[in-house]
Amino acid sequence: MSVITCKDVTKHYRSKKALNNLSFTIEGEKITGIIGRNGAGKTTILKILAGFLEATSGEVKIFDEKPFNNIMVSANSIYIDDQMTLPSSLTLAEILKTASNFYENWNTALADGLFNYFSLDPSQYHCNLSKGMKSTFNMILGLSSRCQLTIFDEPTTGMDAAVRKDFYRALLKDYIAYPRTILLSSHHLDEVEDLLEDVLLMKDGQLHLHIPISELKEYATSVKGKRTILEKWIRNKEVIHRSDLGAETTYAVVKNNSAVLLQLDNARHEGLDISPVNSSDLCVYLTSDTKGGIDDVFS
Ligand SMILES: Nc1ncnc2c1ncn2[C@@H]1O[C@H](COP(=O)(O)OP(=O)(O)OP(=O)(O)O)[C@@H](O)[C@H]1O
Repeated sequence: MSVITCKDVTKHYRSKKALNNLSFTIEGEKITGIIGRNGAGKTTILKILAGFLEATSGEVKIFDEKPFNNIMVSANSIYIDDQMTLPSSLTLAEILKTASNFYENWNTALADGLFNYFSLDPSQYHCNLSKGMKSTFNMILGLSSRCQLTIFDEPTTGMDAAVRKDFYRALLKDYIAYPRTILLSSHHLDEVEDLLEDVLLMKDGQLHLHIPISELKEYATSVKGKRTILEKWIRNKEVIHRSDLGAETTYAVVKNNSAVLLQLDNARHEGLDISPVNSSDLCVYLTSDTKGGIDDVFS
């Protein structure tokens, strides 16, 4: 059984179409990165999966159930973002206690261990925490609930670099100890890519790619060199990105296929530099509306 099934999901906010016939399935226990530019529709689809929003049309199933207003889905999933509002009359210790009563797989040892490690004050109120501390506390809720479907929507907002690193490590360690379906949306693919098994790349409310991270790493090749030679070499190839570097040099990213791979040696002989493209840059190029990025504004 698929954990998540989305078929032709569309979501309108009045006249704004935030999701446009989005279809994908996620099966089994894995960590999937939900990647996309600002406004791509990541939060919208994640809130629909968590049952907080209802799709305008299309079919959404979580554990074979429609998630909207569904207590079974609520009890088995958790959605963590930086705008969570938690009861203002409860202390952090009381919130953890309440959560432990609601989530069947709640792990108190993990919650207490993380709480102490991050030096949070049990008598503090959530609304009085700093931005980074709020995200840290929310992350503790998300991990300790050990929900079958765990959704982290930009969970590291406000966290400093050391806390972000600790969070990613804690996420990976706890996932290995207790595998579940985790969705992680992030603008920092370079920071999270080692955690991910799959990447779901969104653009303009649609699915652009849904592939294993290992395939994303092999998806394209970058070529740099003398413009006249490079232009000839990239002809008839699928160019994902192209930018001029100085008067005579050009940088281009081309989609890999067997013909491209066969011609790499020939490109090197012609003096072109060939290198892999990092996943984060590639996602930016793939979801850009222009081939040259910000340079196109100035050209
Ligand atoms: N409540 C709302 N009312 C109107 N439009 C909305 C609402 N929420 C989101 N949108 C619009 O829907 C589109 C998708 O928004 P969404 O928040 O899902 O994107 P996102 O990928 O999470 O963006 P970001 O990376 O900036 O957080 C955007 O154009 C946004 O302006």
